[in-house]
Amino acid sequence: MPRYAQLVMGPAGSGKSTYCSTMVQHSETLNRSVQVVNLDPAAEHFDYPVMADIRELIQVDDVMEDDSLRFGPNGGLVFCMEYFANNFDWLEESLGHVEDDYILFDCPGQIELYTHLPVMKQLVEQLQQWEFRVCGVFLVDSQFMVESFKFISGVMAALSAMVSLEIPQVNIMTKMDLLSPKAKKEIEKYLDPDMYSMMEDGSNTIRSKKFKKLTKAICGLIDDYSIVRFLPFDRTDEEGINIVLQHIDFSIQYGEDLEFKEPKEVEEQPANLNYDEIFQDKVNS
Ligand SMILES: Nc1nc2c(ncn2[C@@H]2O[C@H](COP(=O)(O)OP(=O)(O)OP(=O)(O)O)[C@@H](O)[C@H]2O)c(=O)[nH]1
Ligand SMILES: [Mg+2]
Repeated sequence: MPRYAQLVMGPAGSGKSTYCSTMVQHSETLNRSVQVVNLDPAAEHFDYPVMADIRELIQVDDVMEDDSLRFGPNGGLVFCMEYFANNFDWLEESLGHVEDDYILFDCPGQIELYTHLPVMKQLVEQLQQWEFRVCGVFLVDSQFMVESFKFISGVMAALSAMVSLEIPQVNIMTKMDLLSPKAKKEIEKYLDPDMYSMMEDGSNTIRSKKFKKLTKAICGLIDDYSIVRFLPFDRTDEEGINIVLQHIDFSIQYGEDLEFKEPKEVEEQPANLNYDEIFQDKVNS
């Protein structure tokens, strides 16, 4: 039986931990069991019950206080994650093995983890060996996405995670509830963006001709291949949360192996049915 995982990633403060606790609560209402693993060795608080916590293995504070290492907060975090990658047996033991597990991994916010460091990729490969189907969930704060040039950097961050991890990825704009009605309207165009026209919008903010050309080329690439799309996430909107969950479930084929429901029997129709006539009858009646 496969197991299922969401790797919840995104820049610092983008709402990863909040997303995890919202998903746990939402899943409870659906009668689904979803567990969370905290993978942030610097985490101070989160309000979901954890099934495993990386801080039991290693903590950033301890690394920073170590006289022989002398790391700052970011170097310390990278050290912790590398240590974690060398000790995956800790994770294996903490996860146990329950059929049909569905686990959210709340990751740290350092962006370098998703751009060039190998640890997330190693984690994905390890999870896949343990029969997990893994979906990347990349969160970006909608507050920072209301201008074209910021949107492009958000897209690039999401894209770099997609390219380095090589797993299905769902990109999400968080904190939609904080947007004013005007900003909400404005952001709609970013949810299904026409990157070319966006480039025209942003022409005032990018002054250098050379960079305009580069940005245009990037926008064209993203648009032509439809590679990055965002779903809105408003933690107060159950319907919206459900749509996000459905996208993720679909990408890892969650539910495919669950019980199969017989389709309702349809009354047999005469073979030479004239649909135009039936339609016309309906319209007339
Ligand atoms: N209103 C609102 N606030 C949110 C939402 N998501 C997150 N926040 C707030 O944003 C702040 C950061 O949220 P976190 O969930 O801790 O973000 P994070 O990505 O886990 O942060 P790091 O782990 O530090 O990278 C907190 O104050 C949250 O309450 C949201 O959907 N709506
Ligand atoms: Mg967090």
